[in-house]
Amino acid sequence: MIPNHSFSSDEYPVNCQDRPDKPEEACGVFGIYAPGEDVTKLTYFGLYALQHRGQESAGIATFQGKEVNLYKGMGLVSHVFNESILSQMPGDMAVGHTRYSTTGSSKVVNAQPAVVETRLGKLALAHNGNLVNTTTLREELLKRDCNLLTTTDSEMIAFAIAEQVNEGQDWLEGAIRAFHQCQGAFSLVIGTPAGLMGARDPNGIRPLVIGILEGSPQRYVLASETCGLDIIGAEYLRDVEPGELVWITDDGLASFHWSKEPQRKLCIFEMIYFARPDSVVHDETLYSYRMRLGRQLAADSPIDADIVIGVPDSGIPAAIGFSQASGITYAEGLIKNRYVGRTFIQPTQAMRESGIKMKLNPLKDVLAGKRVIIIDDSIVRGTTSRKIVKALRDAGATEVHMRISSPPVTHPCFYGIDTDTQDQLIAATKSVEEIGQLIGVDTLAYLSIEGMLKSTGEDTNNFCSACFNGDYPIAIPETVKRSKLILEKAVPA
Ligand SMILES: O=P(O)(O)OC[C@H]1O[C@H](OP(=O)(O)OP(=O)(O)O)[C@H](O)[C@@H]1O
Ligand SMILES: NC(=O)CC[C@H](N)C(=O)O
Ligand code: SF4
Ligand SMILES: [Mg+2]
Repeated sequence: MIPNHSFSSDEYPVNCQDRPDKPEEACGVFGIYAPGEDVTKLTYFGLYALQHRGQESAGIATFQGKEVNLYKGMGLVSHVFNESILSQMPGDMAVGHTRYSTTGSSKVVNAQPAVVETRLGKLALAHNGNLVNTTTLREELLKRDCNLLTTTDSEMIAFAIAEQVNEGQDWLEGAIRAFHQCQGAFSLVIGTPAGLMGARDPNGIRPLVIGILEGSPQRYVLASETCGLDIIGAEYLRDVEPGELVWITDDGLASFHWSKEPQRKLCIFEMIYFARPDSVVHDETLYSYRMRLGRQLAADSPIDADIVIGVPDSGIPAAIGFSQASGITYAEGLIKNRYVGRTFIQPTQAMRESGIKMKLNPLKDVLAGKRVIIIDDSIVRGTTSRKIVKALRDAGATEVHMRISSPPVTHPCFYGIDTDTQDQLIAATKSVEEIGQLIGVDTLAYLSIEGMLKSTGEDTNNFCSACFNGDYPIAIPETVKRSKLILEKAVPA
């Protein structure tokens, strides 16, 4: 048997300065309750489908009664696990995680699931999101002699639950009391010897879905996105609701609405970029939603040109929608090297300068002599766009018109997406015209907030869109704000 807390390496060889110039990912969480099935392998595949949500570390905890087998390491799911490791982790239930760190550095000790001992046995917790009250929560836990081992907000949630359980609460009441101490975004999958828990914060910022595996009795799966269900052949049942806790045991699935004031504030960035296009949200794939964004963009900001191209991968659905609505031919103008990892660091300055060629190579004979409309889902720092525009011109494009299928990103995220500080966001300090000049396009237009929200077909109040308008649905303490917002930084404390 492999020991608990087996680590494959000590530290991820990438520091914060080396992080890519783009919106980074949220984490992926997965859980399965399926006695008699190979839950370990199923979790591995679930995490494989959720790899895009976090590439820093991966981990799986399996439960066999009160015994917990934990294995986690730095890197991609396929690097961390192999057949031999998985075969040494039997269980009836499992919890898995792919991480992109937001609170607590990118070290193996901070990798998840976080496993904590209680009087009722161990719990294993996987968290997607970010708490905004970590300073006070940490102080409170330390005051009560909590033996925090890591610097993550996720471990604090695990300890807060353990504390309640050790004071006499059962798993459910202990978890609910702990959730009330947490402010911020949390979609959680928690394994315990008594059953599997799934929970979302009262605003439902990050997604979490429930699936069913065929067979009798019914077996349940929890995953950040439906693509995590599809890969193992599980059927989508429904979302875990904001402020809901689901409790999965031999008796089936029980639901508890633990928050008095739940509201729907799903992260709109999940819809436009983070989640996989084949994941289903509000009864349709995000591919369809993103195509609609492109159609809306064509209606709002038309321009005459010879071809429409998308920036692979995330800009493609909107480019197809733009082409359909405008009648301008869709073409592939950039080919992506699918083997370049998202966190790949180029070793020399020259390679970094031409970085875009590592990932995207222009098709000269498609582009030469053409007036090109290029569509992307977002501009964050603007570095990617500038390189792409230069590459298109070098390839012979006579005009380059950029259309973005979301509004300008003006504010950082505090809820589990590690966007830069506000001063790094190009649209926080520059007008659309200035951005157009900086990235070197003939024209630039963004989709409006109304266009982005209206295209969801849902009540437009049902989303967090704070990175586009600064309207944060969960209050952020002043000190936390000052760490990322330039406007607040300028105001004396
Ligand atoms: O900060 P910026 O330089 O403005 O970058 C923004 C770009 O980064 C992201 O794509 P990514 O490179 O992650 O690739 P993907 O679309 O394949 O996910 C995003 O979709 C934009 O295309
Ligand atoms: N991106 C996330 O969801 C991160 C989860 C958690 N805050 C961590 O840093 O581990
Ligand atoms: S601030 Fe932006 S990225 Fe963060 S949760 Fe809200 S919409 Fe999503
Ligand atoms: Mg992209």
